Amino acid sequence: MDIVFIKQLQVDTVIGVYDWEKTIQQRLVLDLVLHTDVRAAAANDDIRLTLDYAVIAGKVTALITAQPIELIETVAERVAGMLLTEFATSKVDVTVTKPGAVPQAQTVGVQIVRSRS
Ligand SMILES: Nc1nc2c(c(=O)[nH]1)N=C([C@H](O)[C@@H](O)CO)CN2
Repeated sequence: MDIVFIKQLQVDTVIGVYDWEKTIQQRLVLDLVLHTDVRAAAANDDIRLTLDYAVIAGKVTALITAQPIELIETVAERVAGMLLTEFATSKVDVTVTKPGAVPQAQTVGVQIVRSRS
């Protein structure tokens, strides 16, 4: 299976468990892997036959920033669900990192893999 991917998508949003986090914006960084078949798009050189990463980036950003969320796990599940529902992909890998969360660490995050049922 082929892959369309988006690396290091930066999204500033209200995210966090604690009260002090609910009044500020913090950065999330996402890596997205969408399993798909790009052969028809390549053979016809036609964007309509593949997954448009620009469209996907915009929809993911809109979904995450639509309302405050507490857990990055929730972000990952919502993004995976939306991608599987709205785009022609049978399997997605979603990594959500929150680089500012633990100052002693380069970054922290969660990674999930979900398939269309
Ligand atoms: N597994 C998780 N652990 C933690 C989360 C999270 O979303 N998933 N969130 C927090 C706080 O919001 C933290 O980022 C504040 O610095 C703590 N642990």
